Order: sequence, then structure tokens, then C-alpha cells
Amino acid sequence: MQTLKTDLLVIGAGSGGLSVAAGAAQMGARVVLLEPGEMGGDCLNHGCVPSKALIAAGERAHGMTGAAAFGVGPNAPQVDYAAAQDHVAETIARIAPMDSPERFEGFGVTVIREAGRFISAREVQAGAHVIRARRIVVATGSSPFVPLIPGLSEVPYLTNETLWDLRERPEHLLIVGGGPIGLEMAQAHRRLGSRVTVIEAERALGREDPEMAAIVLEDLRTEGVEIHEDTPARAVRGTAGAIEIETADGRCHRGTHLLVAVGRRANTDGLGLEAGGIAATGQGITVDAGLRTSNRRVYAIGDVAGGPQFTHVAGYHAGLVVRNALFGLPVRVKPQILPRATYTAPELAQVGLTEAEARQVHGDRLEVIRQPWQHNDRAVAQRATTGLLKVMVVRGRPVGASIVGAQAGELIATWALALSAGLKMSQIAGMVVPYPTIAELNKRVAGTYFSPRLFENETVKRIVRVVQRWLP
Ligand SMILES: Cc1cc2nc3c(=O)[nH]c(=O)nc-3n(C[C@H](O)[C@H](O)[C@H](O)COP(=O)(O)OP(=O)(O)OC[C@H]3O[C@@H](n4cnc5c(N)ncnc54)[C@H](O)[C@@H]3O)c2cc1C
Ligand SMILES: NC(=O)c1ccc[n+]([C@@H]2O[C@H](COP(=O)([O-])OP(=O)(O)OC[C@H]3O[C@@H](n4cnc5c(N)ncnc54)[C@H](O)[C@@H]3O)[C@@H](O)[C@H]2O)c1
Repeated sequence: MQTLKTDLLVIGAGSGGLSVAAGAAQMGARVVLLEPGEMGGDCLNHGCVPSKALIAAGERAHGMTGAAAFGVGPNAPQVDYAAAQDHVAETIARIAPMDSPERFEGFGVTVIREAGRFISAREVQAGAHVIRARRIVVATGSSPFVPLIPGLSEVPYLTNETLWDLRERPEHLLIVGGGPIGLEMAQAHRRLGSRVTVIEAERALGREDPEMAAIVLEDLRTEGVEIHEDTPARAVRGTAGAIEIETADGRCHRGTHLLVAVGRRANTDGLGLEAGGIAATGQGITVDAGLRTSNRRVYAIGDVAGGPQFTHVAGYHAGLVVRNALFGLPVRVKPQILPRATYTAPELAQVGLTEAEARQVHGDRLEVIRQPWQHNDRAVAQRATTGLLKVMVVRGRPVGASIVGAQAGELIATWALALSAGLKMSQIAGMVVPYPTIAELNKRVAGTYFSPRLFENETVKRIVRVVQRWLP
């Protein structure tokens, strides 16, 4: 057994762990990083990257079917599903060097390709090593949650970890779960030519503003994705190529393949949390506002910390932990500045409070400003006029923004900045945006906020009349 002493031990080389290791090592700390699996974690290997690559393939196919309206075509896409999966694999391979052990060793990080397990409050065992660290960061992520649906364990099913190995296009893909994974993959597969049926226990995209989610669901249904809501999967049976799902409403849905996408389970098994004096619940490791666990030397970040599960959140956590662990500066997670986006078409993005949440917190002080896509010139030129931007404003400052429409994931960045920097609507209105862009909607909504104040205001009119009388 070899004993290593270090300033910082990072357990898990995914989105969160890699950011901590790179930042801390480049700022002079001694860092040990543990990873038994593929470097890059879920996002690179089984999550964000492959899913967005397959979505891009679906977009190409869909673009061809819709091209006639632009005077192009007629075109019917010939989809080679295996080649689309090759594009997915190539995308991962092109990004992977950024997360490679060699790159991190170049920063001075000691990378050990073993799983870590706490053996005491300050020591972690990884293979033949015992690492004693001043501070420890648990960044072990999450895995697909597989529910106890009768029959599920006896049929072949896919998860986000195995979907990318498929070489033949599913003729009819059944998806249990209408969250972001379920719907992103439903639309991508539909566009690549599969029949797709989504079974959702409650409301699809249930975490989102219902008005905005309904716009996404309508477009998905128009494209031919069958979505059944308020009906949990009750039983599963069948064999490869012939799978049946019985739902609570008594219906039976038949398909050739099954994707299970009903949420995530924090990766805490085998971590020896008890030996480390680290408290956890079914949601994940319990942390305070500064991401510290019940063991004050240990932080938990990213998916394993049981909060919002996004790569940019894991990266944000990483930045806070580096500040606290290296410089001793106080840090505090600000949940209100964390954006999220679902990459369906139209995209759906949110930062801060939704309308319902803002109403609950701010009551009558809340103003909701709406800006539809119809009158945006670029959207019209691109025949992409389905969309709505809602900004929740209290006393001249945005407290939340919900966006559904083309490029919603890009547009939300302005509101993420507005919320994190505490900007006022007047500052958004004052920015100059290139014409013609979809981003003009961000400025336009601020204009809509000020319009009644300026154009329906007798005082303003009186002032203008007086000034005009005196101006030379
Ligand atoms: C299909 C899908 C699509 C997604 N799309 C998006 C998206 O578009 N945008 C977005 O922001 N988020 C997306 N996410 C979520 C995103 O992937 C996660 O939030 C992110 O990967 C979490 O980072 P993490 O560092 O917490 O965990 P991970 O990236 O999962 O990394 C954890 C690492 O820890 C390792 N590990 C586990 N146990 C141990 C141990 N005992 N010792 C050492 N190492 C260990 C694992 O092998 C893994 O490499 C998606 C997720 C899925 C599943
Ligand atoms: N664009 C993105 O950023 C992106 C994309 C994909 C995933 N993610 C992350 O990964 C996480 C997990 O995604 P997800 O879609 O698996 O989880 P989710 O928890 O967001 O959605 C799962 C859905 O499955 C439903 N469900 C649960 N049990 C069911 C049953 N027995 N029958 C039918 N439906 C059932 C739930 O009601 C829920 O709507 C997300 O919360 C998100 O944080 C992010």
C-alpha cells in the first residue's frame, strides 16, 4: 500500500471533478484525481455531448423535410443510423483530449485510474494507494435510475449509458420518462425516422413553466412523437424487438426498443461515506450552502450533491470549491442564477423564477412581460416563428426569464448575466443588438416593459411638449 499526501483529493473526473483539478493544480495546489472509468464522466461519454450530437443529426434530417418551403427540394432524407452514431462517437473523440489523463498530468495533477473509498475522515483508499488530503472533493456524479417496474429487469432496455452503442435505427422506440432526456431523444429519433412513443407518469417537462412546456410538446406531437402523460408505466414484457409497456390507464404500447429515462441516482455506493463521516440521503450527499458535507474537510459537488444536475452547475460548484479550499474565501451557492436549457426544437430555457414561482414570492409586485417570436424579422426569414419569451420583473429588475423558441439556450445567457449581476431592465433596454438576430428579442422585451411607461404616460407627454416649446 502506497501512502500519498496532498492538498486536494478529487474523487471523480467528470464535469465537476475535472474543473476543480485543473483550476487547483494550475494555481499551485498539489492535486490527486481519482477516476476508475472514462475521463470526462457522464457529460462527455453518455450525456450532453452524445445527445447533442444525435440531436444535430436529427436537425439535418428534419431540415431536409422542411426545405420545400424555402424553394429547395423536394428532399427526403436517407438516414443511415449507424453513420449518425459514428458522428456521435467522433464528436466524443474530438472533445476527449481536453479531458485526457495526459492533459491533466501536464497541469501537475496526479491521476490515479481507480475508484476511491473513504477509510477515515481524512483518508481515501484507491487501489493500492491511500491518499491523505487536507481537503477532499466528492464529484462522483449520478447514474440512470432504473425504477422497479414489474418485468423491466427481464426485458432488454436502453439507458443513456447504452443508447450510443445502437447500430440499427429502432423501428419503434418506447421511452419511459418525459423529462429532458426522454424528450430530447424522442425528437432526435423521430427526426431520424423512428416511430417514438413517450410514456410519462405525470406531466412531460414537469419542472418547467406549463405554458412554455406546452409549446414544446405541441411541436413534438406535430412532428409525430406520441406523448402519453399522467400514466405511469405499470408493467413491461417482451423480448428484443418486441416490447410491450402496460400503462396505468390500461393501455398497452408496443415497440421494438425501450429507453428508460426516469431520472438519476446519486453515485454514493461504495464510497465509504460512513467511514468518512459524510451524511447522505436518497437524493445524494448532504451539503450546506458552501458545498461542505457533514465532514468539514470534504465537499460534494455536481450531480452527487443532490441539487440541479447540469454540467454548468458542476462547473460553477467547482469554481466555488476552488476559491474556498485554496484561498479560504467564503462561498455560497446562488440557486437563483443557475440557468437550464432543454435542447428540443423549439428549445426551452429558464433562469431564476418561473411565473408561478415569482407570483408566489412577489405577489402583486410582479409584472410578467411577454414577447412572442412572430414579429422578429430573423425568425420570420427562417420560418421559425414558434416562440415566447417571458420575463418576470419586480421593481424594474428581472427575477426570472423563461424562453421557448429557436436558440432559447443561447438567449438565456443574457438573462443569466442580468440575474447574476443584478442588472435592471433599463440596462437591457440600453444594449444595442445587431439586426436581424433572434437576440433582438431580449432587447425588445425590455422595450415592451418600458412602452406603457413612456408612451401611455401623460407626464412624459407634458414634458416633451414643454421641452419642444423651449428648444431652439
Ligand atoms: C443524456 C444526458 C444528457 C445531458 N445533457 C446535458 C446538457 O445538455 N447540459 C447539461 O448541462 N447537462 C446535461 N446532462 C447532465 C450532465 O451530464 C451532468 O449534470 C454532469 O455530467 C454532472 O457532472 P458531475 O461531475 O457531477 O458527474 P459526472 O460527469 O458523471 O462525473 C462523475 C465521475 O465520477 C466517477 N466516479 C464515480 N464513482 C467514483 C469513485 N468511487 N471514485 C472515483 N471516481 C468515481 C464516474 O466514473 C464519473 O466519471 C445530461 C445528462 C444526461 C444523462
Ligand atoms: N438539456 C439538458 O441540460 C439535459 C438533458 C438531459 C438530461 N439532463 C439532466 O439529467 C437529468 C435527468 O433527466 P431525466 O429526463 O432522466 O430525468 P427527469 O427527472 O428530469 O425526468 C424523468 C421523468 O420521468 C417520469 N417518470 C418517473 N417514473 C416514471 C414511470 N414509472 N413511468 C413513466 N414516467 C415516469 C417523471 O415524472 C419525470 O417527468 C435532468 O434532470 C437534467 O438535470 C439535462
